[in-house]
Amino acid sequence: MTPRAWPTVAELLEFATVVRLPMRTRFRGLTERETLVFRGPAGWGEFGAFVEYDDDEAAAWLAAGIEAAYLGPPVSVRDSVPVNATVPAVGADEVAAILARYPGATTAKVKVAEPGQTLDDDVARVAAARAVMQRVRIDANGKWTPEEAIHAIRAIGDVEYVEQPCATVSELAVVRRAVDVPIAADESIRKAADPFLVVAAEAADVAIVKVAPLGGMRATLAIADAIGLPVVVSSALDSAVGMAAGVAAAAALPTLEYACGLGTGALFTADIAEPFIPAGGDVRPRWFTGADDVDVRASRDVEPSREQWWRDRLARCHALLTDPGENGRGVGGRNIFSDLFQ
Ligand SMILES: O=C(O)CCC(=O)C1=CC=C[C@@H](O)[C@@H]1C(=O)O
Ligand SMILES: [Mg+2]
Repeated sequence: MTPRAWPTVAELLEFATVVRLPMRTRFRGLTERETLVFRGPAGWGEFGAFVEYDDDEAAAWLAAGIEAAYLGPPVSVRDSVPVNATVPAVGADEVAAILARYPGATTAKVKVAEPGQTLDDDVARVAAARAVMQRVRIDANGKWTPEEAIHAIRAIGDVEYVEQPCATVSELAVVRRAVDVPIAADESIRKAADPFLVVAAEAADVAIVKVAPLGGMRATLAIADAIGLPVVVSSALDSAVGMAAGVAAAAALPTLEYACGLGTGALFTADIAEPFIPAGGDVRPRWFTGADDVDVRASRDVEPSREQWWRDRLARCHALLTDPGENGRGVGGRNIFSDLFQ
């Protein structure tokens, strides 16, 4: 690929729009997803770092958006990607209706360890998912102590894997040694300065990889190649634009053993582009290139102050990516694009 010119902040801002997508069910504490999209020569890209992330962390998300809009997707090796249904921390009686939004999916990922809820709530929610799905995996988002995790995993019973039972890599390793079910690392890869620590500590059997926090599709593929664990590509609650990059990365992986967490389009009541809704349990790679492929009318109104907040954040993250500083702080230091940009 001939190197492209690295975009200026003015170029990015010229085509940037902030959108706010309404969610069906509260997820990750959110009832709306605010994010920014822009268009470049290779199509649409998304910059949607969660609002509480600082600039050092958010810069990787901008790198992912720039890659999408200026380089486009990597070469795919498959034309469909199996996805899991994503079950927020709802009551057990709501689970079947949520699963029905993932036609053909045979795996459910069920959120557990929600603050304010009990282990009985988790057991009941997982049982409701098991009644419908062939396989259930659970995600605790690091909320358990090792003791709580070991107790809860035994109470919940057979699952495909447990995603991020505890917060730290060493705690994951403790839990992994104590239980029979596989352990998957999400935050320990997504928020880690060194995503390979989980391997060195023998803390996980599966790696959850997310394109935006890892700095793009190519960075995700490089980590997947180097980490030596089976990977599950998952969304970062992206709009359909960011989801296209997740699906493209999953479609480019040489091997894919597990269903991916790329069905979260079903959590929104409206999206700015044709959503990736599973059919027969799979989503298919698609890329949004045309101006008309994205329709921001699906967004709720965004106040001018929020629009400005995102634009300012984009400019700061762009500066970090462009000039990562003498110690390589931020993602610029990971040299994620090697020679793809001038
Ligand atoms: O993995 C899935 O099924 C969907 C993606 C998903 O669960 C998440 C997306 C974004 C933020 C996270 O809190 C959450 C996760 O922890 O995996
Ligand atoms: Mg997770």
